[in-house]
Amino acid sequence: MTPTKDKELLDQEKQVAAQAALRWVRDGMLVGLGTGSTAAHFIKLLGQKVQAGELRIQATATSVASENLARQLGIPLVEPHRGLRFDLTVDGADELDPQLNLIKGGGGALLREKVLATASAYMLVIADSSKAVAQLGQFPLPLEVVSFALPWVMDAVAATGGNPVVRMDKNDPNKYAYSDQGNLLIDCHYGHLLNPSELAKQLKTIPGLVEHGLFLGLARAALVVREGQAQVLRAGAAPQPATDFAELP
Ligand SMILES: O=C(CO)[C@H](O)[C@H](O)COP(=O)(O)O
Repeated sequence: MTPTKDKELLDQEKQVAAQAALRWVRDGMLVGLGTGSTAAHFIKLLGQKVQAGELRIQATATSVASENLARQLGIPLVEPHRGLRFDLTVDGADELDPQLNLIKGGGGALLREKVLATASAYMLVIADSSKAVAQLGQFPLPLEVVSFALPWVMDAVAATGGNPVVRMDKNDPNKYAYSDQGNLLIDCHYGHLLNPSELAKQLKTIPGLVEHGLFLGLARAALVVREGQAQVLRAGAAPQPATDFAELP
């Protein structure tokens, strides 16, 4: 299979997962909108339902890109405010393990993604088949870091075995990449993560490290596409066909 074909197939899988996720959305819900190519498919499909008058929902987005897309599609947006809680957040992932622990932040939106996932009654992950792994860590773990603190955060992360690399701008390899919050992004190459929760605790003690991309115990379910079919994964349970899945938030 050529890399282009591979990418096309994975993109089809992302669309299938996004389509299946619409079954989780109910009239009147407050929905958190994720970031990345899979989340963008979901936002477009949701926008079609809203435009057709088939769904009345309100949403908040995890990035400027997703917010702009939602606005273009006429999805009513809610600004962050005290007491705001989401019925459902639908987001992609860079890796997910059988316990539904995640690595996120490949698109640089990990901070807002974690804020919304934590403020949600139900986080649903949507992913192509390449994202499901037996153990997290092949995908470099993203961190969001305050610019001033960068050298010390690099030292501290290196001491945890993370082999940190500062992320560069996709369009200009001589410039750093910045998050929507104006922070820097670091990608850490740990290899397989034997103890993600211990690592998460260590990372949280580093001053200037705003957030890490380990999402542990946040996802309630994941829709992962295998052989063209969306399957529902729940922590430690056997996969179910998405069409048979009855539990909704
Ligand atoms: O965490 C993310 C962005 O910060 C994305 O959810 C993750 O990178 C997956 O992206 P894609 O759906 O394009 O594969």
